[in-house]
Amino acid sequence: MVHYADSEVGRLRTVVLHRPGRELLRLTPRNNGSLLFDGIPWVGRAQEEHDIFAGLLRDRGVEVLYLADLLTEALAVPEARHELSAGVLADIRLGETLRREVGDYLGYLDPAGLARVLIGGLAHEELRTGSGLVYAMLDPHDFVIDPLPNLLFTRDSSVWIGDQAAVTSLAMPARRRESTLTGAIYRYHPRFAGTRLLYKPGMEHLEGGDVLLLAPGVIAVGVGERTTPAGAERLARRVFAAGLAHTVLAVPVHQQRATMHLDTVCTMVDVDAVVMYPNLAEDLIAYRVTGGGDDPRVHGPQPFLDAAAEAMGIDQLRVIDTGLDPVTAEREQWDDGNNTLAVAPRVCLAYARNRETNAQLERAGIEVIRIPASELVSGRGGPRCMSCPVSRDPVGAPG
Ligand SMILES: NC(=[NH2+])NCCC[C@H](N)C(=O)O
Repeated sequence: MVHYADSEVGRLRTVVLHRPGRELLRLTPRNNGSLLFDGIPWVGRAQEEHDIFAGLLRDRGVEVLYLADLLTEALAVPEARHELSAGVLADIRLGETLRREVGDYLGYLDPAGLARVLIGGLAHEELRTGSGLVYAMLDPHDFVIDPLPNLLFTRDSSVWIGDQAAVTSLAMPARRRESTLTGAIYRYHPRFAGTRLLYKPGMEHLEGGDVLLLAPGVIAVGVGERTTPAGAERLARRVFAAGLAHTVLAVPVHQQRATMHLDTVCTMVDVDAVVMYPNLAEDLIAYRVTGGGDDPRVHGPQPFLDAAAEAMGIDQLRVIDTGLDPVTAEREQWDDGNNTLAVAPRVCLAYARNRETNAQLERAGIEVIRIPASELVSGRGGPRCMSCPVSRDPVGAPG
């Protein structure tokens, strides 16, 4: 099975999604902030919205793989099971007695049950019985294994570049464990046998939402709240060494929630066009990093749009603005209007609620496939964040 991606817009063949489940039922007004949600979603409705998203992708001929299924299948391999169980048991909050008891609990679960707990977490009360000081003193609603509500955003925990998978190194504590699951899938699931891994958790912080495959050989990497300069540098070294790119553009983005990843302000909708937040577009800069020799060479900074066009070998990167006026643009940027997922050049999925941005895209000749997102939006991620393309047709060099 060939998995490959060298752009954001080549015809999408296969994508990994995660249908939201009981991990979202764990969100309360007390923990939603640290679990990176801006509200408490109505879970049944979020699932309906997500099913529509998956259905529209299938209508366009895209194969949809669900992360929970891949994980369950990978957990049939004893090493995968051992590794992921040991990972959660290493939590120093457990203490020795509870660690042993949680270990016994996990040991009785079949692969589907174990996948359910690794994703949805485990509350003290669900253990039913236990002993020791930690068990006695924990609140029944405390988590013995934390849930992963942000697994919904499959974009961030791994990204395919060429025929290799970069399993990322997530910055936020609430998300760190996600990449242990994606890493295990790529290493143990038979479908991915032989996949070379370009990046690993534990390396410098890097999240998939910051990685944009502008054109074959040209990668933009946002640097801000999640990806560090060192993460961008490490990725550059790895892609140069693997011969997967010749240029990496490191793009500073504000270290704040509204712009947590580069894909919250800019995504590609054609081989030479992006939808972009105008309040920022002119100010965005890039450091151009190129390969060759031992240490990558660093040039600039220069305006991002110029650096991108130059590296891509085109006259100009066309920009389609979010919204019409600064206030609409700010609202629609917050609601992930910029966060589109292209299924082919000039065809993208977008949240229906961002009406002005979608109208702008259509005026520019982009077909917009709208999905409802009254509930999905509360996690602050759009169609791009909610998808990990593992297979796209190669695009010819643009221009
Ligand atoms: N690629 C993205 N923009 N992902 C959005 C992730 C949203 C998630 N709640 C977080 O804060 O991490």
